[in-house]
Amino acid sequence: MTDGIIIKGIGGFYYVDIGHNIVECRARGLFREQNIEPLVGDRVLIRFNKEDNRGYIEEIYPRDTVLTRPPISNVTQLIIVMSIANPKINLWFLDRLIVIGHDANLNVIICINKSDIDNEMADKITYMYRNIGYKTIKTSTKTREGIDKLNSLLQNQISVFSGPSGVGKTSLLNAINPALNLKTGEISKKLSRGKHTTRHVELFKLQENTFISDTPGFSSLDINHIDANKLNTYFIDIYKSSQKCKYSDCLHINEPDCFVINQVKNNEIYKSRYDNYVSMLNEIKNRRRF
Ligand SMILES: Nc1nc2c(ncn2[C@@H]2O[C@H](COP(=O)(O)OP(=O)(O)OP(=O)(O)O)[C@@H](O)[C@H]2O)c(=O)[nH]1
Ligand SMILES: [Zn+2]
Repeated sequence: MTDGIIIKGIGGFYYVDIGHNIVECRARGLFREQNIEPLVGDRVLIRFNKEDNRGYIEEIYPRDTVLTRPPISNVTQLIIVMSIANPKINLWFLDRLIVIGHDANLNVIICINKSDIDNEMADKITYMYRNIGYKTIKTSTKTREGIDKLNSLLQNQISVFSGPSGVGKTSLLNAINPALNLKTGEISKKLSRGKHTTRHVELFKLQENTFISDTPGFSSLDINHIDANKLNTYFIDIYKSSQKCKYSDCLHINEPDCFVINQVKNNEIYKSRYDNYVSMLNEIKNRRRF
């Protein structure tokens, strides 16, 4: 019996990384009876035959996190990638992914890519999000600025990259590990669910205990399941100030003595952050009416 981690699953076969090699496994019938489907990312106990490197999954250890799109468990970290230009930075998209990352219980890291195009602008955004409280790095796959730093932030984590199309997610993965040799434009294609394409996700091992998903996460940008009081806590800058609002259930719209609104007026909270908060809150409230 050996412990391992499922890095790929295709047609009822699960490929389990046990450190020095990868074992092709089937799940024990027991799982099917219990309606449990092994997921990529699962830590498992396997029994296998050394001769042919095949075996069975005997046990699935408790999952820390579960993502549904792509279906993958035990992800620890979300790397949100935005580019400074082509496509130009989209703070609405960024703030939304931050919220989704917090809601999925992931450590959030922000990567501002294509710094080679406009370094000053990249500095500005990096400063802004560091100031809010996020680990933010400036990268370029052309000059390799920040690539080693990004690589070091991936150590001992299972990371998923996310961000708009064309910001350089694939290029960054390749810059970190050229052996991956992913074709640019390839990872987004994996998410398009054509009739004939079987969508599957795979974990790439960078080092022992260090994996990255080959498929970007959260392409739907869905916040439907988040409630209004939670949203408040996912904007860490707003949440910090909300401790000083008069009402503990203040949503910072038009309540009296709202410290958050005060901080926005004093430029202590970025206007774009507040605006994106309000727009997401309205979306959530409107949903409630139906
Ligand atoms: N100037 C510049 N261009 C970059 C950089 N990183 C990537 N690119 C270019 O941006 C384009 C898109 O890069 P991809 O890596 O395919 O972007 P992606 O985020 O994976 O895109 P999707 O697969 O559509 O989600 C390519 O033409 C890259 O060469 C960078 O740091 N600087
Ligand atoms: Zn308030």
